[in-house]
Amino acid sequence: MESSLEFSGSLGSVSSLASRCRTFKVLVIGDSGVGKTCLTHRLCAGEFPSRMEATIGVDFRERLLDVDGEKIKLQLWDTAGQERFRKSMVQHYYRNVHAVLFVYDLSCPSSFSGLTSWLEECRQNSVRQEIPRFLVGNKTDLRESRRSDGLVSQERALDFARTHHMTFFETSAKSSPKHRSKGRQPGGGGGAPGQQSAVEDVVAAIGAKLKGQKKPSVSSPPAYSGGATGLVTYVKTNSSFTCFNCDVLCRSLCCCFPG
Ligand SMILES: Nc1nc2c(ncn2[C@@H]2O[C@H](COP(=O)(O)OP(=O)(O)OP(=O)(O)O)[C@@H](O)[C@H]2O)c(=O)[nH]1
Repeated sequence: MESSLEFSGSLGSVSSLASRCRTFKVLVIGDSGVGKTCLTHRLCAGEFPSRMEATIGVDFRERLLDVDGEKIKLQLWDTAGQERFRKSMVQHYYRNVHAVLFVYDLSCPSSFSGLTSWLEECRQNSVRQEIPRFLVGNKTDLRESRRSDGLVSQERALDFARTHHMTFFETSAKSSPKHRSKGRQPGGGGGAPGQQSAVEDVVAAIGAKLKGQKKPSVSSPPAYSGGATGLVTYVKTNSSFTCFNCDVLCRSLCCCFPG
């Protein structure tokens, strides 16, 4: 599959493509420190970031993909794992979501146990069963240097993925795998045990799954509808604003942006 890389900052080219390609909102959730920011950065910018800070609220990255000749845009919502940085905005993260990426750190079993509370948050925010779910065990590069009893086994994770109808991957945001697997579909299939995936395989699987979906709602921002009372909500993140009137990445280009 041919694909193109797009930095989240290059809005000029993204906005010119917005009218031509379908946009899918992909929510990335998981405990703090599992590598959500590194993973989304690698997925969108093609590299492991050199410096990391905890995400405050939500940050956005975009990736343009060519799936069987159709251009689609993945809008990755990298949410804060720390409760104190999520607060009351959580319900907005889940609005109009097209796919959910659950991330855990395979060298940190508590982050795997924590997946049940992320599932519960999805349930509370009415994420429907038909919304595609992906399970990503990150930091496979640490597998060789750690004792196996301190790691989340692939079997255990695969079992969880099957139970919750998720496509399962093990990958590393930091380094590329020696032996690649294309992920495991819910109910089995996929690569041989012990193999891991490249982050490219994860993004390709998300794109392929979403392409088959009906037209999403966020191909371009709708006109302002907040009214004089100013119902538009903005969230300041590390680098951007999100307008919950449009429910799309908009920053200062947004038709709703004040001033
Ligand atoms: N070895 C290794 N370290 C990683 C990998 N991915 C992320 N890290 C490290 O894990 C730490 C946390 O990464 P983040 O991407 O900030 O984690 P996060 O899930 O976004 O954390 P919050 O923003 O607090 O929710 C950083 O020190 C990263 O360098 C990986 O694949 N391998």
